[in-house]
Amino acid sequence: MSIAVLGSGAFGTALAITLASAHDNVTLWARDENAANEMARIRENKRRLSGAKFPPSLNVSSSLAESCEAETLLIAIPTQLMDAFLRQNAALFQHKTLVACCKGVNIESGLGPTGTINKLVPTATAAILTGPSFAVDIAGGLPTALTLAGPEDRLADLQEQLSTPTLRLYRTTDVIGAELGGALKNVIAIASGAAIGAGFGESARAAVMTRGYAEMLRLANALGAKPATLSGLSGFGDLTLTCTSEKSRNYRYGLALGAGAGFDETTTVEGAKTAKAVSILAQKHQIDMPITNAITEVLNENLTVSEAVKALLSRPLKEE
Ligand SMILES: NC(=O)C1=CN([C@@H]2O[C@H](COP(=O)(O)OP(=O)(O)OC[C@H]3O[C@@H](n4cnc5c(N)ncnc54)[C@H](OP(=O)(O)O)[C@@H]3O)[C@@H](O)[C@H]2O)C=CC1
Ligand SMILES: O=C(CO)COP(=O)(O)O
Repeated sequence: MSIAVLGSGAFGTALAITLASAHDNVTLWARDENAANEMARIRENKRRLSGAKFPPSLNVSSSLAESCEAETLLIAIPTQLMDAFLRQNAALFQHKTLVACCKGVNIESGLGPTGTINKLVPTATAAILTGPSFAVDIAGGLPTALTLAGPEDRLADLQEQLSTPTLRLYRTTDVIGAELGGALKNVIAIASGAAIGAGFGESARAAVMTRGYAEMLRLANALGAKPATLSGLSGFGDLTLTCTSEKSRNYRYGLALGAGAGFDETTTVEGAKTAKAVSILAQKHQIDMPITNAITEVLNENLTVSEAVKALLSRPLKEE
C-alpha cells in the first residue's frame, strides 16, 4: 500500500506527517526541487509548517512522475490551481485514486475539487477529504476527525488506508455535500471575521454563523447534497472551527477586512474566490445567499463592511 501527497503546503505536509507515522510507504511531493531537498535534509517544512518534524519513514520527492507511482494520490493544492495542475499532468493520473484535500469552488467552472477531477481525469476515482482540522493540529498528533467522501466501492478501503491513530475518518458517499460544506464555510468564516474585526461583537458573529449555515444548507440542498452531510464534520463541524479561531486564514482575512487593515496577498484564503464563484452559482440556481453575496460585494469593493451589514439588517423580516 503506497500513498503520495501532492503539494507540500501546510495541509499536505501535515497529512504526510500523520500518514507516515502510521504507514511505511508515504511520499510528500514538492514542486520545487530545492525545497524538496531541504525538507528531506532537515526533516521539516520550515516555510509552510515550521516546527513539525517528519517521521523517519516519510519520503520527500520533487519528481511528480515517481510520486504518482503510488496507489493513492492526495492532492493538497489550493482549489483555484487544481484545474491547471490536473490538465498539465493528466497523463500521470489516469486510473488512479485521487483524493482532493482542498476546499473551494472553481471560479471559472463553478466545479468543486471532485467535479474538476471527474471532468479532467474521467478514468480516475475521485474522493475528497475535508472537515475541521488545522494543519498544525494534525501534524502535532492532536486528535482530529474528518469526512472522507467517495464512491461506495472504494470508500471503506480508503477510509482504512488514510486513518491514523490520531486522524479518525468518517465516510460518506455524499461527495457533493462534503465538498460544498468545506467550500461554503470558508465564505462564512470571512464574514464572521469581518463582523468581529469591524467591532460588531460576538452576538453578531453567532448570527452570521447561524444564518450562514442556513444559506449553506439551501445551496447544498439545491445541488443534491444530503442535509445530514452538512450537519456533520465537513459542514457544521468545519464552520464552527473556522468561524471561531484565529488559526484560520479565512477568519483572519475577515478580521482584517472588518478592521480596514491590510492582509498578506500571498496567503491562501480559499473563501475569497469561492465567495465569488458561489454568488454566481446561487444566482444561477436562484438560491437566496445574502451573506455570501454581501462578502462578494465587499471583496469586489462595491460595499464596505458597514454598508453590507446595514443592507443585511434592512432585509424584510421573515420566518426563521
Ligand atoms: N492549512 C490548513 O490548516 C488546512 C488547509 N486545507 C486546505 O488545503 C488546501 C491547501 O492549503 P494549504 O496547504 O494550507 O496551502 P498553503 O498555502 O500552505 O500551500 C499551498 C501549496 O500549494 C502548492 N502549489 C501552488 N501552486 C501549485 C501548482 N501550480 N502546482 C503544484 N503545487 C502548487 C504550493 O507550492 P510551493 O510551496 O512551492 O509554493 C504550496 O505548497 C486548501 O484548499 C485549504 O483550504 C484544509 C484543511 C486545513
Ligand atoms: O479548513 C481549515 C480548517 O478546517 C483551515 O482553514 P483556513 O484555510 O481558513 O486556515
